[in-house]
Amino acid sequence: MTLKVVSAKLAAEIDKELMGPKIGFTLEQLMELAGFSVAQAITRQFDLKKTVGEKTNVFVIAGPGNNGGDGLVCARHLKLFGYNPIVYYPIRSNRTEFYKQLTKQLEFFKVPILSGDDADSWKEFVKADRTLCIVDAIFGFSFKPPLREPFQSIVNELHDLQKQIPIVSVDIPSGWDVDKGPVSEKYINPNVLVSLTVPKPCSELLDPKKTTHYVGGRFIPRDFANKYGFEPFDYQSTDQILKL
Ligand SMILES: NC(=O)C1=CN([C@@H]2O[C@H](COP(=O)(O)OP(=O)(O)OC[C@H]3O[C@@H](n4cnc5c(N)ncnc54)[C@H](O)[C@@H]3O)[C@@H](O)[C@H]2O)[C@H](O)CC1
Ligand SMILES: [K+]
Repeated sequence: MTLKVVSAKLAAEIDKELMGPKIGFTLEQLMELAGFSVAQAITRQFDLKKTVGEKTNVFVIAGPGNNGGDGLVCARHLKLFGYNPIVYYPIRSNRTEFYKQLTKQLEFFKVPILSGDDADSWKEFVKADRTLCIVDAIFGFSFKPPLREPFQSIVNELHDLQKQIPIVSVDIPSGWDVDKGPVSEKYINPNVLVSLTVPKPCSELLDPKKTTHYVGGRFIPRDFANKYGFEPFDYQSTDQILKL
């Protein structure tokens, strides 16, 4: 049987094998492609040429793990694509030097980075008239409920904000159980989901009329996908994303 989604456990195994000694990808490589594909999905969904007025701000919320790293990379590419990214990074990863490099690169690109000290003021930045969309790069396939602070408060706030501002979730809607879906009353219901490598089970609960679903992270060959039970996606030309 061909799988359309892979569980949290299988996604972690795929990641481990891609970055293991036999294949030899580095996290830096995969994250660059993942973040780039999210930025490309934003250009497809929110074309700057069609935006009304001065709406060019993209508010990127980055979590403490690799999903957050995808958000940092995405912000850098968005700047190059002509958008005005603003990053909120409440708990910075201290896993490796690489994370410090990603934030240095954002400083080089003059992308503002809000920190944990901005726990109250970040909302004012998001509510600015110029905000085009919010990127939810808080948690990905390693999220284990229940949400802990400060992320519980952030997700609650996003739940209220999503009526006015579209949300783009990276890999999974943050706060959702990867395999089972929403676990609390106030949850994110994104306008756009960019699944990385292959969608996760919770994506099947999204209403296709409400959420545009892309797959991105174009970095595996056919036989590797088949080994894990799914078909590779039919990306066109040099695209890094495919609308599902
Ligand atoms: N192969 C690919 O497709 C690639 C995917 N990438 C992205 O990486 C994430 C998975 O990254 P990982 O670091 O394993 O985990 P997360 O970012 O999901 O989160 C881990 C982080 O979160 C903390 N945490 C977990 N549960 C909670 C909770 N309930 N409350 C608060 N905090 C929590 C945990 O302690 C960690 O600090 C994947 O989804 C993709 O987005 C890579 O870019 C590489 C290629
Ligand atoms: K996410």
